[in-house]
Amino acid sequence: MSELTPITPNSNSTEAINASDEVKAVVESGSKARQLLGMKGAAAGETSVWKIRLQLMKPITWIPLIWGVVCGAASSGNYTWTLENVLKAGLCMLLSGPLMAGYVQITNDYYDREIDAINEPYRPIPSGAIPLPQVITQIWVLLIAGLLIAFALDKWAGNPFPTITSIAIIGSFIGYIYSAPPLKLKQNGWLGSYALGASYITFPWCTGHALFGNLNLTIVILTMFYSLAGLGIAIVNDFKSVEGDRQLGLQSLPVMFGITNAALICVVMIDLFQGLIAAYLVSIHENLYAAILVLLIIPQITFQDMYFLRDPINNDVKYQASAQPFLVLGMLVTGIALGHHAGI
Ligand SMILES: C/C(=C\COP(=O)(O)OP(=O)(O)O)CCC[C@H](C)CCC[C@H](C)CCCC(C)C
Repeated sequence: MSELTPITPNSNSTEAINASDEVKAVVESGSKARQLLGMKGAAAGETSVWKIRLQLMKPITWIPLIWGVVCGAASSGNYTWTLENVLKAGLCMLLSGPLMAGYVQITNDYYDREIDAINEPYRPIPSGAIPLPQVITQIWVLLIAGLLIAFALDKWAGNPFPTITSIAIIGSFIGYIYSAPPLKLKQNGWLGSYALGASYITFPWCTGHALFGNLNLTIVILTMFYSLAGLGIAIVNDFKSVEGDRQLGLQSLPVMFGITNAALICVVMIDLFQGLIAAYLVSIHENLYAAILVLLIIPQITFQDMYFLRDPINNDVKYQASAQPFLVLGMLVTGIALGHHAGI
């Protein structure tokens, strides 16, 4: 075709239609994936009950809990790459992710069904895609399976006290009161965010530690302290729903302090408490690990400045996706450093 050959409108519009079909297909497959992972912006209208059940368990939220188990295994100082240890760790990840996180997520959707009917009516429960009795059955199945596996892990680890079972009982109780009335911790900004941050760091970390070593008070306190950085992360999620929360009277931190102040509180919590953990590592002479942790905080501060502080409402997801990997790597670095002092 010469340069002067006119391009017919027909070929142009056919290309345009094909392109728009392709874009549509990509968007649809993206929102299908979001649906299965239990993310916001998911496609509606799933008919397979098993996919709906999976969607209710929000697989995307399992990742931090599974990672927490890895950090705990590292901090025990006893993890070695044997087949038995891999199987133990795998079972523990099944416990913390699909079973326990799945249980708290579906319980949350069950108790939020009226709010969701207003804000996200396409979700499985408010849309009627799954009947309530089936939801309740799934909650019980996940909870009971979780507690049984926790007990089995205690036996497998030879724990004289059922530490893992106790963590599973406390975790499932906190997960319940986070969503269920009358306490509904999520209604209070500080309590709800700390429960979320602590649950996602302390519980799985202590579980992984108790599976391979002796869980001691130092690890419990340190992970609870680390969870204050997790509290900051939990606040990041509250910006997108600030208008709805304000109208419904939910006291999230952005509602209580305003967008700008809450964003500042959030980043200070994230950076300060990781920094204090680095200081603790220096105090136990883990200087190299402390330095790595500090190096991992720097990109987080950069992303806070580039994205989050400039527009916390629209950049929350972009910030989480860019900064979170550095925070979670820092947790593993800390776990490995603590593992050198397994007897503390
Ligand atoms: C339900 C949770 C978050 C969702 O909150 P929200 O309603 O604000 O979000 P949506 O807009 O998506 O509806 C998580 C709550 C976590 C909870 C406080 C406790 C978790 C406990 C652990 C799963 C326990 C793990 C124990 C184990 C490792 C033995």
